[in-house]
Amino acid sequence: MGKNIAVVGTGYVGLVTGVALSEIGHNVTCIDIDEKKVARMQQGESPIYEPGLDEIMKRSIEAGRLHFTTKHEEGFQGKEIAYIAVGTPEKEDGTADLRFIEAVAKDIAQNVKQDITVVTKSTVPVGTNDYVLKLVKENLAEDVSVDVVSNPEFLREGSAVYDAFNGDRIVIGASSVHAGDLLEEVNKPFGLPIFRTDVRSAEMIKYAANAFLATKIGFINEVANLCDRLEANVEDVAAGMGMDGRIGAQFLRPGHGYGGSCFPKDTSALVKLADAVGYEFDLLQAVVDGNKRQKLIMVDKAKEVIGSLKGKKIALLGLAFKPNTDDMRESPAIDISRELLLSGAEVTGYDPIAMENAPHFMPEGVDYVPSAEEALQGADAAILVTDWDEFKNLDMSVYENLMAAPLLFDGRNTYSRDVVATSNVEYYSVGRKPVNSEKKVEVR
Ligand SMILES: NC(=O)c1ccc[n+]([C@@H]2O[C@H](COP(=O)([O-])OP(=O)(O)OC[C@H]3O[C@@H](n4cnc5c(N)ncnc54)[C@H](O)[C@@H]3O)[C@@H](O)[C@H]2O)c1
Ligand SMILES: O=c1ccn([C@@H]2O[C@H](COP(=O)(O)OP(=O)(O)O[C@H]3O[C@H](CO)[C@@H](O)[C@H](O)[C@H]3O)[C@@H](O)[C@H]2O)c(=O)[nH]1
Repeated sequence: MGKNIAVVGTGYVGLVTGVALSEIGHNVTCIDIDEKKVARMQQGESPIYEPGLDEIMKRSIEAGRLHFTTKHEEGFQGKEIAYIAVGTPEKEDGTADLRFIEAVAKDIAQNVKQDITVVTKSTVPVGTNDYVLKLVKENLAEDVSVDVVSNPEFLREGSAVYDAFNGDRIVIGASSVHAGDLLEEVNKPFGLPIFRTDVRSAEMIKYAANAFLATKIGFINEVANLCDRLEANVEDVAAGMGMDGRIGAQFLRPGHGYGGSCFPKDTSALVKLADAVGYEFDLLQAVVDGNKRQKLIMVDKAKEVIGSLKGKKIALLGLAFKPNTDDMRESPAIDISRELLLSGAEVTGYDPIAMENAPHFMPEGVDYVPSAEEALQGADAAILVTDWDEFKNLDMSVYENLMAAPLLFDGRNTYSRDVVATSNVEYYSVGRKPVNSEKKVEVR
């Protein structure tokens, strides 16, 4: 039997959660304070770019199992479960900002009229669910019972819908056996492995998983930087390492640093969480620092190859933090363009999907154009920031024909060196020998 569920916050996590829960038969009302977003969703239109989302969203709306509102009172009416899926952004000092979580806890307390299980999907520091339970209980308008469940989310942007139905596990850390059983029943139709634990361990699993993945990327990036200096090929190194089942082949793709709405803020938050209990998480701090450096390796390389960047026209191919998303949060494109502009370069940017979001995140002074070809036209150099398929499919002749000098810095190892070697493009990538560097294209 479908449960009556409210989901508060309709970002990447909340909307995908609400849509997925309604798809497996629950009655879901999604609540968001952003009126424009809610108006779009009521029309069956997703406010975020996520492959496959619009389709199942429309299906659930038509089946009458998915609703959207800006009004908390209406949203919580008759619901036995309230998911919290609001943002937990990074504060200036690196800790997680729990402002939105606190507001939702109070919204729940003041509006529920029946017993409620509060489920935290947002990524929150260890101890936050205890705090949420206290906040809700202190602010209750009616005499109802409250439970909390930590149910962290592991979806990746760009494949969020796929991940919701095919994730590796569902983690449930509940404050009571009853609440844990309820969440297990809610999630059963997904048919995914369920891992039950206590609330604090569930909260820690999320941070530890993200910190471990970030560390794996950080590690291969350091190895790539070494390969670069020792003339080894990091791709072969990663492949050879990954064949060891204890290491695993995934998350060993080197590049100019990880970005996105999660790894940067969650690694900082875990370092700060450790600080708060008197523990120095030096390993993770090194990953955080290394990633900041890594974001600029292609600019450093460009300076090494070109010399001064003053007055040079540099094309950025891709602006989103990774392909298949319009999310610009912590994208390497931001640091790269800031550094290029500071060095006196003219920066032209293009992204297949993130053009609307980009100017809200990028530094002032970047020129935006509607195609890769226009970005490359007359450029002295190009930096491939995001490995979108559109760029993977670009023929080398496009660089040769359009650019003032076919000089390419590929921060994502998008092209095979063998393919580039059949062209005149001078090519630098991450942890692999350059191609055509001996030809030295003439930069004006
Ligand atoms: N984005 C991801 O890939 C991802 C994956 C796993 C976990 N997470 C975690 O999930 C949480 C949400 O991330 P996101 O990327 O979906 O966030 P987001 O910023 O995209 O969306 C948050 C939404 O909450 C809404 N909101 C804020 N306060 C509200 C309130 N009081 N009532 C109703 N709505 C409110 C905002 O308007 C916004 O639409 C974060 O803690 C994040 O770390 C994110
Ligand atoms: O081998 C790799 C894999 C990823 N990345 C980069 O790492 C970042 C994050 O990539 P990815 O993990 O695919 O994207 P997210 O959508 O940020 O997802 C991560 O963060 C989410 C939010 O917490 C978690 O739910 C997911 O499990 C976790 O993968 C991106 O900049 C990628 O370019 C690499 O540089 N090399």
